[in-house]
Amino acid sequence: MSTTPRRITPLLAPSLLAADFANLQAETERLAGSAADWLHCDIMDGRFVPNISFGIPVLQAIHRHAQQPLDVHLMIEDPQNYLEAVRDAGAANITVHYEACPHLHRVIQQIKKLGCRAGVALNPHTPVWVLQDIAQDIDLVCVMSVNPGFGGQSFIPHTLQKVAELKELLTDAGSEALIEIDGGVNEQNALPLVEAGADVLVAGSFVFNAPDPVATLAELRAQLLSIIPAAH
Ligand SMILES: O=C(CO)[C@@H](O)[C@H](O)COP(=O)(O)O
Repeated sequence: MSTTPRRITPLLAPSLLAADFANLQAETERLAGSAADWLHCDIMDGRFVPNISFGIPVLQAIHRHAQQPLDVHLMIEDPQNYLEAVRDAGAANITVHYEACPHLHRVIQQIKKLGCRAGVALNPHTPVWVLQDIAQDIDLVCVMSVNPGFGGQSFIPHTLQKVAELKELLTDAGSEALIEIDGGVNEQNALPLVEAGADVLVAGSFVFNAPDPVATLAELRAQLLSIIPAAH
């Protein structure tokens, strides 16, 4: 395994699924200048997952008020039909589910052609080795640490081992893909996740249910910086 130092300080991506949907402009604007690196936007179709969140017009509205890049997680069937619209609505990253894409390689190429970072999400039961033959083509892997569809669930502990396995797979494949963790992330599991290899932490209820989401993000950032070597 390579001994290359970690490339970046871990990124923080608050998930707007846990924000106040009646005040999305204010919720988005108050994160400007915060420790949030990306804004995570969950699009659900009620088919791939048993919930419906919001769609492309809402994404467009968020983009109008967002300072950070939009990290869009498509929890939908047939994502290939919506990629261009999602890009046009302001997505910087588009993540599709491995389980929703029989022609994953083609979908990844489509996302990259649109000028977006291409991500693949894995449900908790999907092993990391399914990415073996596509590791070099992807920019991001979103490891679901809860069953997708709902915020506020408990972190599945096995995810830690999965992150370490994925890190090894990506390193061995010479892939620069970022590892993103999504679901049940909080101040207790953030450090172990980063130590296992996570590059991006998505956090919904931990951030938005806190009395001061901006301060919570700053505290999380400070906690993570404590383990990043100075020469990094
Ligand atoms: O994709 C999802 C849920 O399906 C996530 O992005 C959640 O929004 C994370 O929320 P918390 O588990 O942090 O509350």
